[in-house]
Amino acid sequence: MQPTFLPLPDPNAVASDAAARFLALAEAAIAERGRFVVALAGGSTPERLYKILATRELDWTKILVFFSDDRFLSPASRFSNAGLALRLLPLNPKTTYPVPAETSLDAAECATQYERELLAALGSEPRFDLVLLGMGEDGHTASLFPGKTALSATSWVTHSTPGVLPPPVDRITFTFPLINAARNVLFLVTGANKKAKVALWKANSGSVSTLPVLGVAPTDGTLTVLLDEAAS
Ligand SMILES: O=C(O)[C@H](O)[C@@H](O)[C@H](O)[C@H](O)COP(=O)(O)O
Repeated sequence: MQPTFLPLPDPNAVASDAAARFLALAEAAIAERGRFVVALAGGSTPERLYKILATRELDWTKILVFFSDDRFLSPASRFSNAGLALRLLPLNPKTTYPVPAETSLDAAECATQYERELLAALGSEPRFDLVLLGMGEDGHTASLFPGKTALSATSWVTHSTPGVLPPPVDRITFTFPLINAARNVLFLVTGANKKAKVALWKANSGSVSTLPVLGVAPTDGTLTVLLDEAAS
């Protein structure tokens, strides 16, 4: 599935568009299957999205919330993606699954444990209704970084090392097989520092190893990339 790139004026427009899509998909999934299974992301654009979603009518008891990646840190950390979502959204604790950093010895164990929780909640062929993602300046997505072994992981969840990105802690991340099984994948990409990689992505130029976003290709789902003007 080739991505649909949608240029929008600015980060606020990206967040508003993403919120409208989130609401529509949630409504449809709850009507059809009784629940909405979503993976949230980290970063600055999701923050705007979460602030909008917090003002909308959503039945969070029917929304299963996972995280497409996170740091091996407690949600209390300001660098935790789960922490950000928990601070901004009225999430239901019973249907929210932060990575279990506090009960794991290291990121590898945390990834294994997270996969176990995910399979227990979603069954042996996990399929997200919506996976939210961002893209880093180096073309990484979730915590799938250029040149790292996590790019070829065949498990549903794995761990990875970001290299020099702050803070320099290990990460837990969805793998391509899990992302690509989703019904819908939605990227939020903003900022001029992303422009060069977006151009390569649009041209489908390079390899997954050098430009990890190229590895996102849902088998039977939609792939939409919302871009602000600076990134597109
Ligand atoms: O930071 C994270 O939690 C994610 O690992 C990462 O993949 C992020 O989505 C991109 O780096 C884009 O982040 P921004 O949208 O903040 O630029």
